[in-house]
Amino acid sequence: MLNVNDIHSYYGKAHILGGLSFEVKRGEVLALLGRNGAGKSTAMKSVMQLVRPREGSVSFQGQELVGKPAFRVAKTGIGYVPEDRRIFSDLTVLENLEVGRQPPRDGAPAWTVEQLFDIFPNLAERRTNRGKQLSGGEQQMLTIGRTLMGNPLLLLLDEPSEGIAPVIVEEMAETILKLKSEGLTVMISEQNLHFARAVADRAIIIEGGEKKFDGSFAELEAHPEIRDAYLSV
Ligand SMILES: Nc1ncnc2c1ncn2[C@@H]1O[C@H](COP(=O)(O)OP(=O)(O)OP(=O)(O)O)[C@@H](O)[C@H]1O
Repeated sequence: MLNVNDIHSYYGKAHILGGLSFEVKRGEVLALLGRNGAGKSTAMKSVMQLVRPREGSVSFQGQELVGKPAFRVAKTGIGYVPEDRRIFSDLTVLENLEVGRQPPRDGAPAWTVEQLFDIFPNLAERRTNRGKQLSGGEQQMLTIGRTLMGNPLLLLLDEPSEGIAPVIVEEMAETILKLKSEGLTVMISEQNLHFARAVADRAIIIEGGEKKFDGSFAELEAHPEIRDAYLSV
């Protein structure tokens, strides 16, 4: 579905991704793992063209994304939830969701607000509360809900378990599994191996902007030296 092929991305002169390649297959949850600063967020931004790879290709359903403006990438059906949760703090939960509304898309689940409230019951209870009245975990759920209102085919979640209470982390894992069961394809970036293992079908590990591992969690467990070398666990 998404093919990232040999991309090189930079911030100014700093060469961050040094020929990164990976694939996201339709219907799977893929975890992009790696330590702080490994390049996970940059890889997601390079898919969205918020950072434009200077070399290489990013193709989504056969369509080349490199060079497109980010809003056009979003229109191809990729929903992106960045690490910093940006909600509209003076708008209500319902209004925040409406901001994300896009027409239904072939092949993607078409979300209604009520269906999202089934998935995020906390938000249902707080539908008329303003964004700033929500907890960090609720804000995180709201950014995901708002992105789903765009009816994406592929959802990119940058560190969904970061900075939220342990009980909410569990809810987040259940949410991602529900989204998968609705037919969504998901890529998450994570430092939390436990969380990634609970939700993802496959893992990619990056370090220094290069891929060091691509395989199942069973394979990863069979090679603790890989985990020890590239993950902080
Ligand atoms: N806007 C920027 N300008 C310059 N360097 C940056 C910028 N953003 C990130 N970097 C650098 O790029 C490298 C990769 O960062 P990136 O955020 O992609 O890592 P990450 O794996 O997502 O880690 P984190 O968990 O910290 O987000 C790091 O060395 C970081 O310092």
